[in-house]
Amino acid sequence: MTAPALEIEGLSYGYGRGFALDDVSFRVNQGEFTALLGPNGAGKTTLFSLITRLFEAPRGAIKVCGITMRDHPTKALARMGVVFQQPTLDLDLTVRQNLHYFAALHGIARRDASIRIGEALERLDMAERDGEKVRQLNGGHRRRVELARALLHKPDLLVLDEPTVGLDVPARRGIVEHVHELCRTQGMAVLWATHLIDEVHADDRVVVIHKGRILADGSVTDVNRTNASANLTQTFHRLINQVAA
Ligand SMILES: Nc1ncnc2c1ncn2[C@@H]1O[C@H](COP(=O)(O)OP(=O)(O)OP(=O)(O)O)[C@@H](O)[C@H]1O
Repeated sequence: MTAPALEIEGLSYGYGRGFALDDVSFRVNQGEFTALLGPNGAGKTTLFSLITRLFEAPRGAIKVCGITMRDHPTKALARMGVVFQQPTLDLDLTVRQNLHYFAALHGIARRDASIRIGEALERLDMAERDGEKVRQLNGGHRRRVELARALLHKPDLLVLDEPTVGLDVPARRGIVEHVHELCRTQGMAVLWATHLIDEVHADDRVVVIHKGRILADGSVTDVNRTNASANLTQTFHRLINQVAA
């Protein structure tokens, strides 16, 4: 049996008093788009910091494609592509230079990197912008470059922390649709953190997080049914209000 792309088991983390994450468990299956949906302060970025190993979790386990992060961090991270909430491109390098730099960090040979960069930019409709400095690009195009970069080493799992923050509606829609398509056409497993319900598609899996705890986990249809709701907006507000009450 193939291991899930991501398994989170019993993960807890605190910055001091109390828990930012409290006994969090869920999985992302291969080829599945999983939306991690939670309001501000729910714990999404903390979870991403643990998954990408910026922090180490004192309690719980993270496995990427069956590889335990604590025991084999380099191997586990190599299977993952990451788009952080804050952009991390070098503004004074061109699109292509940024991507070549990243490819070199991953040990991808220059000729192979050139091919992969060309393909990635083509897929994202960015091929004609490859010689432009990132500083000249708008927010939506910068995000596309970050997405292309996250895919260069052909990861099995793509994790994105609120990747549409600061984008206008068409740019946001473009990125949401593109990542869903990657999932559909290339079998990419995706973990997409957001507080925006309209970024979740009807056939996605959704994990609702609030105050560091998982409140719901399943297909959108199942989660709505369990909560006797007509749609995800209603489910989300019901779950959040129950905790607040
Ligand atoms: N560096 C830190 N020091 C202390 N507390 C923190 C720190 N970072 C986050 N927190 C707290 O941990 C909790 C979870 O925050 P986190 O940033 O993970 O949530 P989030 O879901 O990503 O929110 P947002 O959508 O606003 O980015 C919040 O209560 C937050 O105030």
